[in-house]
Amino acid sequence: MRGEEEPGPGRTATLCGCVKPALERGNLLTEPIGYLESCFLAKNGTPRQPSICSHSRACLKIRKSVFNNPEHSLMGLEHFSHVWILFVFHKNGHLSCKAKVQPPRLNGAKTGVFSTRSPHRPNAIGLTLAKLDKVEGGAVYLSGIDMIHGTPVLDIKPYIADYDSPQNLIAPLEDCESQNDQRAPEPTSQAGGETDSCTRGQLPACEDLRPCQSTEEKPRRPGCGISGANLLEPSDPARHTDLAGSLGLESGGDQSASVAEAQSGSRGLRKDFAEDGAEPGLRRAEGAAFLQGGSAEARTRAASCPAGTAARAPRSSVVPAWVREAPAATLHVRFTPHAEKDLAQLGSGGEPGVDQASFKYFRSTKEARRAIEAVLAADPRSVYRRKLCQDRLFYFTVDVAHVTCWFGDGFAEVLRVKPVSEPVQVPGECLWDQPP
Ligand SMILES: C[S@@+](CC[C@H](N)C(=O)[O-])C[C@H]1O[C@@H](n2cnc3c(N)ncnc32)[C@H](O)[C@@H]1O
Repeated sequence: MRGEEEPGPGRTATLCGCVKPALERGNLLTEPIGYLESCFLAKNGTPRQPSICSHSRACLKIRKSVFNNPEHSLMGLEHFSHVWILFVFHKNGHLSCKAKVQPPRLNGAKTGVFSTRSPHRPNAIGLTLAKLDKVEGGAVYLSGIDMIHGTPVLDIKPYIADYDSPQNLIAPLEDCESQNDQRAPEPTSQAGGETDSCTRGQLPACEDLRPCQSTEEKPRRPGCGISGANLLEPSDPARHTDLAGSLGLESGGDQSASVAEAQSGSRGLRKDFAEDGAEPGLRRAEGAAFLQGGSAEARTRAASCPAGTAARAPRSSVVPAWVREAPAATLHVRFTPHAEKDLAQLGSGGEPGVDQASFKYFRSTKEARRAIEAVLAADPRSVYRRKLCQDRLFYFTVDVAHVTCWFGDGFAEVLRVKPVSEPVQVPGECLWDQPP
């Protein structure tokens, strides 16, 4: 990723004389598979995590320079409901060398960069779990995103709860034994409220092979394949925001290089995909032991844990309490009559009675309104701005809407919604990108 290479045995010189960084050394010359077309044009107002705004949409076209036939690379992906997107925080300006950052939830306090989801990290790599709306030719259509327009995407991987969610892993043998010893263990999360609502005292993990109540399979939604219970419904952003809040997810654009995001990775999504050829229990047991940093011996023991001994053990992920402490309460969002009129006009493209005409990503004015509400309800302001520029105007752009608003005690009020080409200019605005 970095320009300069250190001399060393791991490099190979090509015919043209240039030096290839070696994979063995962990050096990688990345080639974006595509550049994201996103409904968010700038960092300001872009949600801090993808779960904040389910109506946020993006499209990624795989570049022909990467694959001659981009559609071949996406074959089979349509069977998944969610995907991991690996991307570059290309608007960071520079690579960060700060070992400690200040997540908004810590209100100015510092913590190690690797304990956060800060965009400001040594390799500027982002990781977002997005909903896969559709695959069309060589393009994927996503929703529930937190990346800005033009973001270079490095990779797409399917989200597979069996591998990606601790709730679906099998406990190694040691855990089985200790869980059997402790019929009523303490909650594992400091903050409590984990999605795993299984009463472990009643269902010792190693004695009961049934899945925990909280992750019980629900009928699949047609063409979706994901259990309905844990889906964040696009049609209900309020519930979405509630869920996001209860899971410790937060929203908002990151304005300051020193202000970072932190968040637990677990969203409690449940999936029941078949494993690719391997015996499911064995595969999960291996994964569990590995995740625990287990030894080869532990892995073998876990893998050979007989039926009834190594069962699907509902395991909560653990996050520090601060991750779930909201930096500010969820805000009430309201529109002035003027803003209501603006939005209706924008949706109609100026033609009375017409909806959706002007939006590129939103399907209706209602969706646009919900997206604006979701962004603002989670308070997208930086800590600095929240503390020191309380009564100043705040702007952000979503789809073709340039939104002007202000924040009061417990609320955000949308003042204007203008087409992006006509941003509202207000003199004396607070430069919240610059620290005091
Ligand atoms: C806190 S990061 C989290 C991203 C990802 N979910 C993760 O955990 O790695 C999300 C914020 O990064 C910023 N951002 C999004 N795309 C970016 C880009 N291409 N370059 C720089 N910053 C970006 C936005 O301000 C957004 O609110």
